[in-house]
Amino acid sequence: MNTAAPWIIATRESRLALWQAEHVRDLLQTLQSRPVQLLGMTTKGDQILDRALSKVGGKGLFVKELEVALEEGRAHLAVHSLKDVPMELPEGFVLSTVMEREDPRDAFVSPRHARLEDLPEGAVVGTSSLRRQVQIRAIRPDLRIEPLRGNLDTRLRKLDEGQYDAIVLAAAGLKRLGLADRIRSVIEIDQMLPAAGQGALGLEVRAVQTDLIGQLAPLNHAPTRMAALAERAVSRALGGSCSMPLAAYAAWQPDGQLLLQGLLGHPEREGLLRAQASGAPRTDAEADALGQQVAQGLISQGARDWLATC
Ligand SMILES: NCc1[nH]cc(CCC(=O)O)c1CC(=O)O
Repeated sequence: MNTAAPWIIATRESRLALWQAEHVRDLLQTLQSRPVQLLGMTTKGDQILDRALSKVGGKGLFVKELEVALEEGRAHLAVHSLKDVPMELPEGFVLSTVMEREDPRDAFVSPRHARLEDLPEGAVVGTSSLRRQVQIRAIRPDLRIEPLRGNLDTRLRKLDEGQYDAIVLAAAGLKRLGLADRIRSVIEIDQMLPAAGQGALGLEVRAVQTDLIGQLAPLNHAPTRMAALAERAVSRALGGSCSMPLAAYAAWQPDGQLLLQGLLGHPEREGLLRAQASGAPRTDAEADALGQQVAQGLISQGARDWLATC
């Protein structure tokens, strides 16, 4: 019998969060001998559903309670969708692990239409993401975009009830929950650049947990880590937690270069700013530097003025 105290994973309780935490639990159990348990918890981000995240304090709302559980020793690690993790972690916390990325793209979901381009004029599309809104507007300025919050099941239910003609969701979440058949089409990267970290899981621990960090090392996927850290650095360099219509996506090319693209929209004005850079980062610091280059590219086109309104 194994009598060692278990490692405890703090997780939100949405179906997607639980799937992700269980996935990490199962992997961690194969890597070491201590048992692993989940501690489910509700965050502010799960409770406040009537307002856009950008209006109530942004991404931190999904992780704060989990960090408090780590701080108080009620749990040892938190499993997050990396996309939901704020750009700056609080003092004493580290992103120990970035796991291999699922499909990073956004998915078009609709009962009657196959693609964004096929929607009738003036159709209603549900999304509360500023990043998705500005890119949808660039493709189809005629569409009506309406807010849509809640976990994946809630969003799909609202679509099925007829409140929207279509919605846009991350392909990764739908695939993880066995809902890939709801995807009518994936939206290609050049049409809709993903959010920093989309499709990747990030594990957060307190920096003092060196034993645990060592045991998690095999779960780290270096190519995804470099890509995701470069993406996150774009956002951090532009002001981090300020909610903005920003996209950042990095992909390894056949020639061994990591190509990082950044895109910034404006909440009211038309047009999108785009910048890109490539390199071959091997360390967190090098990935960060690549992200800063792209942020500089956006800033040199006036990104600071665009951000002033947010
Ligand atoms: N903002 C919520 C959220 N956070 C992570 C995912 C999907 C899974 C992922 O990107 O890893 C989603 C749902 C969505 O955007 O459709």
